[in-house]
Amino acid sequence: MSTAVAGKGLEGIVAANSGICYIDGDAGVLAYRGIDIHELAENSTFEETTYLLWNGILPNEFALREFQQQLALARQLDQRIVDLLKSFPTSATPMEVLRTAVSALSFYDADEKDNSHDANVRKAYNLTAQIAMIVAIYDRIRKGKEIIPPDRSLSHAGNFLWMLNGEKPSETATRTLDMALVLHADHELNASTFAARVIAATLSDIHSAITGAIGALKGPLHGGANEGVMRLLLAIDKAGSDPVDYVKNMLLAKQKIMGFGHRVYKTEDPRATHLRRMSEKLGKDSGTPKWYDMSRAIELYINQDKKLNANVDFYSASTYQTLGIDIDLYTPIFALSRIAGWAAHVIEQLDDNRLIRPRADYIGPEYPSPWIPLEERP
Ligand SMILES: CC(=O)SCCNC(=O)CCNC(=O)[C@H](O)C(C)(C)COP(=O)(O)OP(=O)(O)OC[C@H]1O[C@@H](n2cnc3c(N)ncnc32)[C@H](O)[C@@H]1OP(=O)(O)O
Ligand SMILES: O=C([O-])CC(=O)C(=O)O
Repeated sequence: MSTAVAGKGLEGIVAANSGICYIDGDAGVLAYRGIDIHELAENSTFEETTYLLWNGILPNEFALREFQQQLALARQLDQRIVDLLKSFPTSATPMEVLRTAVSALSFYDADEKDNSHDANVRKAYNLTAQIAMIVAIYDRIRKGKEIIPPDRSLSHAGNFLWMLNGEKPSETATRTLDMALVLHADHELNASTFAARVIAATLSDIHSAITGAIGALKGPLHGGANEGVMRLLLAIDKAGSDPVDYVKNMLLAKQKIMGFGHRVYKTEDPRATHLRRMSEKLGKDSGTPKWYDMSRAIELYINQDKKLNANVDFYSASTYQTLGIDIDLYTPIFALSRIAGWAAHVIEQLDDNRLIRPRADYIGPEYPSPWIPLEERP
């Protein structure tokens, strides 16, 4: 082939023009539609951030109210999806369930055959509301608890906690989760978003694109890492080991430490700055600083010894743990935020579409190789 071959994992390859998310990995800068993530984390809600991602500008008061209402009104799940969730084995992980249920949502979407911009915006509202509902409802079903109907007066974060726990969430829990959702909402051409764009570019439907994205997010090198972090903290705790000694041994055994390293950031992931702060504060306020303290000890060691920084997944683990959320819901929570970014990217892709179809540099057996009759093969 005459064209240059991209490095393994497409490192450094620019594969699309996009007006959604800006990252400077050397400076540790992340911005949605030009607005710095630090400002959004401190001042915005998930709803406002989603409006920004989908519309390119911050909403005024009226537009925000209308947007919040529309998202709340979209909190409806066809009974056949609820029945489907009930039919799954309780051993199914919430990410597997989410992947399969989101695929099935397309059966009951009135606009499914319509792949226009406006129809996809409508589907984006529905998917955003439904993903959170699916995660909460499945968790209730697998625990044998009654399903809690949505509360349309609550925010996306507040309603999720309400449907999950069946209790009105505290201000602190709602604000913590809301900020985590703002931080996770988009991240340029990460693996799951790229997967979604590849699927959308074939002119397939948005449900297929989001189903594919969920499958990609589930992997431990991507969104699944937050669950891996908590499992590591629990293993260290159970073994009664010193956290630094434990990870030292893991590194000696050439094992990766979940929640560290990033393809793009060569300095601190700006999202980790907020999650670290949240984890520390929640730990202190709840009288359970253990998970933060262990995380911080590991971080300082890995920073120094491996020159690796914590990514978004590292402190989200101790944050969610302190909020009392089950470990296998951590990656689904990532999804119930990242749907905002996935939808923005699918719609942007379709607004100026071309099939995404790169080439491979062939390294297989020599061409032409002979076809050998069956009876003559060794
Ligand atoms: C939301 C997100 O998706 S954020 C990322 C979540 N994923 C994780 O936290 C999983 C752990 N981290 C990793 O596996 C990687 O850092 C990734 C997948 C995030 C980035 O991968 P890549 O850019 O391909 O980097 P790669 O895996 O090649 O790592 C480069 C070097 O750093 C080392 N390294 C990178 N991350 C880690 C880690 N977490 N622990 C130990 N060593 C690591 C690698 O072993 C490799 O070392 P080598 O050059 O001596 O072989
Ligand atoms: O950008 C990436 O490769 C992974 C990431 O941090 C994200 O998806 O939030």
